[in-house]
Amino acid sequence: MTNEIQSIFNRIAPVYDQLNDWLSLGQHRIWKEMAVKWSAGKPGDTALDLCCGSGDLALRLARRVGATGKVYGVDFSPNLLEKAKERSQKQYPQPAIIWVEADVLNLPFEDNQFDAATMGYGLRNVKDISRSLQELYRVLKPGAKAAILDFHRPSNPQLRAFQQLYLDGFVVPVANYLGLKEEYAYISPSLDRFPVGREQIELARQVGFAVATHYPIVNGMMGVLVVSKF
Ligand SMILES: C/C(=C\Cc1cc(O)c2ccccc2c1O)CCC[C@H](C)CCC[C@H](C)CCCC(C)C
Ligand SMILES: C[S@@+](CC[C@H](N)C(=O)[O-])C[C@H]1O[C@@H](n2cnc3c(N)ncnc32)[C@H](O)[C@@H]1O
Repeated sequence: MTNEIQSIFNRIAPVYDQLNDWLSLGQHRIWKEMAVKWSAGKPGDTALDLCCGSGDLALRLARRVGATGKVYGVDFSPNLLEKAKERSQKQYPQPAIIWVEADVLNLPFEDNQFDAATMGYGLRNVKDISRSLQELYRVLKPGAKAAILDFHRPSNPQLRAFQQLYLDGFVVPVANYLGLKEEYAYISPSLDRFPVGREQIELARQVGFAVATHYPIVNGMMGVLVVSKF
């Protein structure tokens, strides 16, 4: 059965990549590259990209692990996965990425399989953040790292106001022009419900991660949670 979050991402799939470029002024590419770097994937690794969407982070992970590595991209939106497959047919990454349609709350993998993992703008959207971190912990090998990139609320009130203005006054109106107002208006309330950096660290520790650090980026408007399993 399709849930509400799945429907949102299925609906935005046709314009998702283009809007990310426009609305972040191309900056999301840099933020994603940072997350991939912090996952510490290296040549020959088996890497995992959770909530892979149209495949941006998975394609970057593939470049990092190289032809001797392996990359799996997991998402539950068939429309975004279709975009990911189209892109990988055009870019022909080595290794070829294995695209898996599944719920990240119930990963179809054995324990201790992955050397590195990423998750871009996924954690805020899952129904159960702890369960999602638990599943990530389960499938990582001991010693492996994961980097989780998402929006974050800056603690500075002026920056927070700027972020809100940017979302309400630029992102939503542009999306509205394309008939996707409600889909993009969802970002702000989802961010209000999302745990801030120190709460994310606490949740990661609770599921067993030995090390968890949250790095605010873009003046705290985005953040990367880096976790290690020992
Ligand atoms: C790649 C980005 C967002 C992905 C994304 C995540 C979601 O949860 C969604 C939910 C519903 C619809 C769409 C999405 C979605 O696309 C990040 C870049 C896109 C942002 C919309 C841009 C937001 C920018 C910051 C608030 C301010 C940045 C200032 C900068 C200096 C340009
Ligand atoms: C904002 S998109 C991010 C896509 C990509 N990682 C990126 O950074 O561009 C969020 C993605 O999370 C996926 N998603 C949300 N909850 C999920 C879940 N429980 N299982 C699998 N995918 C999920 C959505 O389908 C969507 O593709």
